Amino acid sequence: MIQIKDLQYKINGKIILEDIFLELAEGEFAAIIGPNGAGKSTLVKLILGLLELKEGSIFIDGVEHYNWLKNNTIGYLPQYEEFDNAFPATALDIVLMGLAGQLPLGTHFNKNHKQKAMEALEQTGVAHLAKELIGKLSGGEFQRVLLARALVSESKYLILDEPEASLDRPSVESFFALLKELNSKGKTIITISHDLTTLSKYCSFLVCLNRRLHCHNQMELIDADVIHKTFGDSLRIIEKDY
Ligand SMILES: Nc1ncnc2c1ncn2[C@@H]1O[C@H](COP(=O)(O)OP(=O)(O)OP(=O)(O)O)[C@@H](O)[C@H]1O
Repeated sequence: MIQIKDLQYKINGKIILEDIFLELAEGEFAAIIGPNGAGKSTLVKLILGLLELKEGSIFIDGVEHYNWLKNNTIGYLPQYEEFDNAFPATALDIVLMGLAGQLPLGTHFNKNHKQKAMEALEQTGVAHLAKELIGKLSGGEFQRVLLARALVSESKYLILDEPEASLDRPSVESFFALLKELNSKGKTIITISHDLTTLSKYCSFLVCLNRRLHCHNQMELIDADVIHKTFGDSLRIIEKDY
């Protein structure tokens, strides 16, 4: 379980997040939505320990999150991953990077690490591309390689920041179907997304954020009014496709 209590976050005195109280149970497939600049990425970076928490608290499985993160990892797919196409790394190399934190200093990846990386590539359906250079992969294939990198550490939590950003419509559907399958096998997932149609189909829990939380509840309990409050007038159409 992830519990956030009374979290505030400021950058150079500007309030980015305020009064955040949130509880996310194990096994949820949660989505964070909100307009650009709402603080979504900031919130997940605070959970991941990538930004320093100064006000409020975050507990993971009942343990203060910095302490939890000393012994555990959270799989993370960041918003944009800029890779030089000419960089001579294979898909397998990229996935192995997800195990770098487990590698004692001065040692190399062994057979066991490579086996784990191959299993992660199998999970995301791109094991056949393991030896391909990343420059030869399509956007959708590369996104699945990055998902494999987020999965390889076998953490129980997975956080994704707009995973659909570089995918076409069929790829978004198959990517979310894959996430749903991982979720049904026990992975607790938090994804930031702007794709309300897809979220309403796959996610179980919705967090509406615009500096403050406007809602955090089971997907079916959220009504259009709350979503409009979160987005203001910038949102015109909400499609639901249960
Ligand atoms: N390093 C920084 N320095 C100054 N301001 C920042 C910094 N990082 C984020 N911000 C500001 O914090 C606010 C929240 O940013 P954040 O990236 O969390 O929003 P977001 O909801 O993820 O947006 P988007 O949907 O556009 O990705 C924005 O106003 C942004 O400009």
